[in-house]
Amino acid sequence: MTDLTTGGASAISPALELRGISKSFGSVQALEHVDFSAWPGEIHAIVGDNGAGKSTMLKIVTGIHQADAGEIYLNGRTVDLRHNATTVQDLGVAVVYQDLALVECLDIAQNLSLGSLPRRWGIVLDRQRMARDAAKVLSDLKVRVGDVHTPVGLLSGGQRQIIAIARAVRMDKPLILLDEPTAALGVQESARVGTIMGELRAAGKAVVCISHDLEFVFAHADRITVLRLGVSVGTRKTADTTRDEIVGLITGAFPGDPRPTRVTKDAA
Ligand SMILES: Nc1ncnc2c1ncn2[C@@H]1O[C@H](COP(=O)(O)OP(=O)(O)OP(=O)(O)O)[C@@H](O)[C@H]1O
Repeated sequence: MTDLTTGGASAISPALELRGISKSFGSVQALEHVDFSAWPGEIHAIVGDNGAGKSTMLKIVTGIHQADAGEIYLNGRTVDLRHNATTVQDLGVAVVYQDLALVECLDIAQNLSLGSLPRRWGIVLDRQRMARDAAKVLSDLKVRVGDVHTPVGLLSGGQRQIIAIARAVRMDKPLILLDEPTAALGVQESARVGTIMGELRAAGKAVVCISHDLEFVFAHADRITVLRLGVSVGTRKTADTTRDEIVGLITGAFPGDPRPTRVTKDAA
């Protein structure tokens, strides 16, 4: 069982640590002094209402947005706040965005191999190997989506979601970031994603999962961090909290809520 007093197994530093991250868009303070850590061997959920700052936080980690202030550490190493999304894989991070970023006109096998296609002079060399690899990845994950030559554009939303997650798993990075991984999924598929996350945790990876789905979060996360109007209002071990407490933190309906309204620069 993961040691959650330190957050994770016997690791000496978190897979991801944010210290005092702030970000504004014009007058909107999207994040304000956010601290966060996710440890190897941990599933850490980030929850919060619409506009709480969850996606902004993720995009700062992946370099899509630059923080105005604060520090980011990946596996104990400081990360330049200006790093950009093309380097995030090199930093040991696999990410599945809410909009999935699959290439619709490519088939399942090609999408699973994106970024690592065996090529020469821009020409994909070994399609059979790619198809075999893809079939193995999906079979290892017990994902059934039919023929790996099916164009992704023909798949359902749920099937695409699973392919995007499978691609992140295939990258074999120490930190996996998932933005609403069950948004398009039915009950069985959600459970499958939960199982895959559990397997990643067992392999010593840190899994950070943004989700609105509290049932899913309570079923699979080790810890839960709540963002409210750009502020991290609390982190709880799942085993030690209740749905009511988390909903209270999300909505601000708890004593001592530090963020009754969002701060704007004009008001600050
Ligand atoms: N590119 C942007 N330009 C201007 N404002 C932005 C931008 N991105 C986010 N915001 C604002 O920052 C705040 C936080 O948004 P963010 O998308 O991070 O929240 P979220 O918790 O991910 O919400 P949701 O659950 O709806 O996706 C919101 O007020 C949002 O309108």
